[in-house]
Amino acid sequence: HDSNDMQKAKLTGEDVAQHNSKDSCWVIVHGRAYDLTEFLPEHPGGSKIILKYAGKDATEEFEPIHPPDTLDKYLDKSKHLGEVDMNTVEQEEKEFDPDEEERQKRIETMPILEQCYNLMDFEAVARRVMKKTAWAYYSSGADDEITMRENHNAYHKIWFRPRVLIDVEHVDTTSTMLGTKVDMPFYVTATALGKLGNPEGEVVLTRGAKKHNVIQMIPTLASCSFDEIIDAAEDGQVQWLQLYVNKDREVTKRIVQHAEKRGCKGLFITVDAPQLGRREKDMRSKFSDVGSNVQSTGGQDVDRSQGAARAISSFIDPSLSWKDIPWFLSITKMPILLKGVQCVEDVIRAIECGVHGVVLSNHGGRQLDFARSGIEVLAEVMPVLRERGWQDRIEIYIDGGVRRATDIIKALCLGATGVGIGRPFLYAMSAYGLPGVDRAMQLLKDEMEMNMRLIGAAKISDLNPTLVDVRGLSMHTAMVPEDTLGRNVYDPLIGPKEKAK
Ligand SMILES: Cc1cc2c(cc1C)[n+](S(=O)(=O)[O-])c1c(=O)[nH]c(=O)nc-1n2C[C@H](O)[C@H](O)[C@H](O)COP(=O)(O)O
Repeated sequence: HDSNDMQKAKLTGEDVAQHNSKDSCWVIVHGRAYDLTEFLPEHPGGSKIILKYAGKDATEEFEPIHPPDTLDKYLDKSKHLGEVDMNTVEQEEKEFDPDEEERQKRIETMPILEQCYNLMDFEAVARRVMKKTAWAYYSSGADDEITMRENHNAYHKIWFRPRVLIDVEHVDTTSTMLGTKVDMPFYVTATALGKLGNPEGEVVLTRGAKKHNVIQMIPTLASCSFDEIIDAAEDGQVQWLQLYVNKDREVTKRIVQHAEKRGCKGLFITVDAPQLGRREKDMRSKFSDVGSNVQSTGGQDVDRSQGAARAISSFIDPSLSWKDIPWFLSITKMPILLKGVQCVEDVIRAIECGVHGVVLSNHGGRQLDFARSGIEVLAEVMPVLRERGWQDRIEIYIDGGVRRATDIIKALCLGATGVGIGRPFLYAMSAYGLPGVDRAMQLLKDEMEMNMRLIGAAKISDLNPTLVDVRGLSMHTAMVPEDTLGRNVYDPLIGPKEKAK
């Protein structure tokens, strides 16, 4: 921030508090005041959430959702009003929150890290110790969360055909993804709002990925700024960029070319989210304040019940289509992959238009409910590509519901180059910070080595379709939350007289 600030007398809390309405709306973030009056109708999260903090300090609310450079990047300098003497700012009386009290007790009694023996253990702990809004955002899937459950359930329909008497004294789990040699064939996939779960945000995942030579896919909607996440990586550490395409292609071009300049080694264009899915747990949580304009047009008051997802996604371009792919190929030398492809026809289309790979994914079940799991689509795709001799034309990744090394092995047996893992690392980071992420990755490594040994594979290239039986894969049992449709409409125990009361 420029030095003339220092000369300018600091604003007081009283100065800011006078601007507490939509006619004049000043807000404090990180000890500096900003005039957001004109910005109110443009805020993707809607005007209500800003007005809630008009004249006050909004730092705590601002922090998990916005990268630190947001105001520098998107708010005209004339609206930067300078430093505030925070000693003069009345801190809001925190209303007593019994849930928060309970949560603190659960944190004091949570299991020690060594009691987590698999990736699902982190989910169990995170559910108990995370803030409600953070748990709601990370754990939610779309609609009835059928697809979110199917993502992991699908792996239970694939069984192994292990081979014996193979020399597996030395097991090598290393592999190559987009030209990068990795210790394990999985990457940390892009998941938004890392600071909801951990105050440091995505850089915790960066440090964990470095330790295990695992690739991190940087989300467009990270809480940390893109440059913070790049700077948190050490020399030689490989990162990819996940891109939500902005309606303003100039913004998109700038993001892509900056990422390439900073050394990103892959561009993953998310294609399954022209609009973010309806995640009801997220919508029910506190974020209902935060609603956003994406549901309504032209700055009308936001639809308050849309949760964090809506609040951060109004910039995404729903008109993105195959005709845009040549433009992307023209603005970067990075390999380009499409993330969120869900049928073999689109894989063939992707190959024909020259992209370098796809991620077969349904966004962790957060988009279209009843979309098939990545592993099921993989089982549909690979035989068709093999028939055409195209199985090596592009790299094929899958994600969704990967919780065990056996899930990774099944995907590689069917022909995937690697898999993306999302929630487990978010939960590990939220519950235990970097040690949690480190342990989660180590657990996967240990499982991988053991399971490859038991299936009779000494190295990744030994994994092949004959080692799995996928006959049950396309049978779907939709596990819905307890079916209460008929529960309250007619209750035979209460006769008409009761009703009449
Ligand atoms: C769990 C989670 C996933 C998100 C995610 C946020 C969370 C909390 N977000 S979202 O806010 O828009 O939905 C993104 C995102 O920014 N961009 C994206 O391409 N995928 C996003 N995904 C999907 C993610 O990249 C994987 O497809 C998904 O997480 C894989 O499933 P598992 O979580 O079961 O591993």
